Amino acid sequence: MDGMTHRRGEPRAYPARRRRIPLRNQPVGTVGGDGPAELVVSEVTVRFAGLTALDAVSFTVAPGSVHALIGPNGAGKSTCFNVLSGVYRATSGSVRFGGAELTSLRPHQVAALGVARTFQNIALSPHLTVRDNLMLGRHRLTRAGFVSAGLRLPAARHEAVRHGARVAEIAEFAGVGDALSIPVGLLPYGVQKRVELARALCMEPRLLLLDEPVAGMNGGERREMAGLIESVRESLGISILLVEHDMGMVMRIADAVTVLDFGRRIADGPPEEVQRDPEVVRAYLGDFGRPSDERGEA
Ligand SMILES: Nc1ncnc2c1ncn2[C@@H]1O[C@H](COP(=O)(O)OP(=O)(O)OP(=O)(O)O)[C@@H](O)[C@H]1O
Repeated sequence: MDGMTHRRGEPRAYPARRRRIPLRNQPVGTVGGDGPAELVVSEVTVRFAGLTALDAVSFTVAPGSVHALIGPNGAGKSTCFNVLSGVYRATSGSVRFGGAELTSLRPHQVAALGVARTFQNIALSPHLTVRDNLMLGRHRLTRAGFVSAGLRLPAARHEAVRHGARVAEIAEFAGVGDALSIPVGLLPYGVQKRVELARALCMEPRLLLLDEPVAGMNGGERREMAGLIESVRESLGISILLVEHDMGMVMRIADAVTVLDFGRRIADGPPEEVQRDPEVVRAYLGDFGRPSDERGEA
């Protein structure tokens, strides 16, 4: 939990100024081929010793859509994310993304195919500036070798300038353009979370995996983040799979929702259908009808 300070309810030290600038997709290098691709999860099972954390789970994330993976505590959401990002091996089943099978790949290989992930707890370097954290996100797209970069050869310098310009563009898009020179640890929690999303965008991904992007945020910060996620889909056409407990946000921004309970998929479809599904209502004991603060979601 590097540099994570939850300052719920405190006034902002940093203004939430966001310009919805249109971002051109992938102008300086790219990873994992062209444009968004379908993510197809088929019959994925994960067993830990005697426990079945995922039981033949299937769902498809359509290209350019926001897809939510929800379910009560212990339902298997994090396990699923860990399989998709190469951290866990599935016991059986398949995950295909743009023609590639992900289940046998390691995390850096999955990332190289254009799958970027953010974490529940902020995983930024708090002492580095926003700019430096974002430049680290572009590492995979950097062509200049270690030696030419170290010797500051013209090609390496030119490349660094181009990446710096793209970083500034993405920071502006994410509403953190004014904070480029500020060490991340000094920024309010909600802004740090947007820096984290910006860093994932710096990889020029085709699919973003967002793990509880608004957890621990106040109402204003949640709205900011929801707006940013919608902008990512609209401006960049990047597919987004998110795990989230804030049902209000999920129902507002998701195009499709997959619901897990005890490792099984119990519903899958458009949000308005899923929230009426009797098995989903039973799993959540009617949580959909209650305001988020009663569910302990700030
Ligand atoms: N590495 C592991 N070893 C053993 N059991 C695990 C491991 N990871 C997860 N589990 C178990 O698998 C089940 C699913 O856990 P998981 O963390 O995927 O659920 P979740 O839906 O993400 O829950 P939460 O919303 O609380 O984060 C739980 O019973 C959990 O204890």
